[in-house]
Amino acid sequence: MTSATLPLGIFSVGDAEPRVGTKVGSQVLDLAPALGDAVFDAPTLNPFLARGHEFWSSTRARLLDLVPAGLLDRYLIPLSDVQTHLPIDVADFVDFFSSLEHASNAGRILRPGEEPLKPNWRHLPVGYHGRAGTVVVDGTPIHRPRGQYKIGAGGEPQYAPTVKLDVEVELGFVVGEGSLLGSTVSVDEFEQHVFGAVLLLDWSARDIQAWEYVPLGPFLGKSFATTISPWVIPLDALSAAKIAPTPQEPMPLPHLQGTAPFSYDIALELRLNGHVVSTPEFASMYWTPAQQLAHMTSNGASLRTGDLYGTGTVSSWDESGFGSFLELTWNGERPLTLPDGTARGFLLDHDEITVSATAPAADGGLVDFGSVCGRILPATS
Ligand SMILES: O=C(O)/C=C/C(=O)CC(=O)CC(=O)O
Ligand SMILES: [Ca+2]
Ligand SMILES: [Mg+2]
Repeated sequence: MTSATLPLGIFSVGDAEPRVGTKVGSQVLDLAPALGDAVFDAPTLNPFLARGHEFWSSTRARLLDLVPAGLLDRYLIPLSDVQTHLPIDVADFVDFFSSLEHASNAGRILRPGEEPLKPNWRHLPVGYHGRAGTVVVDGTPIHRPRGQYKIGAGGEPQYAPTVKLDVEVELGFVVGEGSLLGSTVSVDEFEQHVFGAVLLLDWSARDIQAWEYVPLGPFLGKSFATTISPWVIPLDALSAAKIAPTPQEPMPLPHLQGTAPFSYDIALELRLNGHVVSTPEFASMYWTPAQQLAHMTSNGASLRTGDLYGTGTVSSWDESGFGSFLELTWNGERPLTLPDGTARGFLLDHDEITVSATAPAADGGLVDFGSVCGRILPATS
C-alpha cells in the first residue's frame, strides 16, 4: 500500500470536537494545527470541499512535501485512538444504474421473458434521487426495515420486516465545487467539481422495492440507509488508476462525450461475515463517473458542495464478481453456502457486510480505499 494516498476524513479523540484529518499509514494527521488553517477545524469536509480544485491540489502538494520529510510528525495520532465520523454533510444523494452486467442480470432476474435492458439504457446513465439524510458512516448498525410487500404473486400486501434484505457494492463520488442553477457541467469538467471517491453500500429491500417502484424508481426499498467509508480518496491519488472506459455502442450524444474520456481501475471485494463472496471490478462499468456528472446536470440542475452520487452496483457476467445478493443467490433461489457451512439467500439479522478496494498508485504501490462495514440488526418494533 502506498502512504501517498492521503485520504481525508473526520475524526475525534475522546470528547474533543470532530475535525478534519488525513490518514497516513496507521496514523491520522490532525490537519488544523498541522497546516494552520481553520478550514480543517470543522466537523465535516464541506468547508474544505467548497474551496475548490486548486486548493485541494495545493493542500495535497504541501502534504506530499511535509509528511514524508517528517515535519508534521508531532500532529500524528494513532488510528486506534480516534473515532471516525460521517465525512461529509451530504447535500443530495443520487444512485446510478451503470453496470451493463448488473442491469442485465437484474432485468433477467426481476423481469424474466422481457428484454433485460430498457431502450434508454445505452443512451444515458439511468439514475434516481436517493435520501441524503440517511447516508451513514462505516460501522453504523442497519436496522432491518419494515415496509409494504406481497408474499408470492397472488398474496395480499402486508406491512412487515423485509425478508429480502440485500446490499449493492458501489463507489460513491463526492462533489466539492458546486455549479450554478441553469448551467450544465461537461464531461471534461469532472475533475474540477469532484473531489474524490468513497466506498458505498446501497442497502436494498428487494420485496419492498418490487412492490412499490413499478413504473417509478426505488423509494422506501432503498431510502432506509446507505453506508459510506470514512476516508475520501482524492481523485488526485487515483491518477495512475485511470484507464480507457468500456467501449460504448451506440456512441452517446455529444453532451455525454468528453475529449479524453477515462474510467478507473479499482478492484473491490465483498465479504459476508468475513468470507469473501465476490470481487467486482470497477473497470467494467459502462457509464463513467464523468458522464454521470454531466448527465445529472444536463437539465440545468445545480451541484452543491457535499453532493454524493453512487455509481450503481459494480458487477460481472459470472458469480465471481456479482455485486449484490440478488445476483449472487439469483433472487434467493440459489442460496450461497458459506465456508462456515451456513446457507444464505438474502441477509439475516446479525450478518456483517464489509467492502474494501484497492487501485494502482503512482509510486507502483496500491491506493487503499480502506473498508466500509454494516451489520444487520433486527427490525425495531
Ligand atoms: O433492475 C431493477 O429493477 C433494479 C435494480 C436496482 O435496484 C439497482 C440500483 O439500485 C441501481 C444500481 O445500483 O445499479
Ligand atoms: Ca444502487
Ligand atoms: Mg440505499
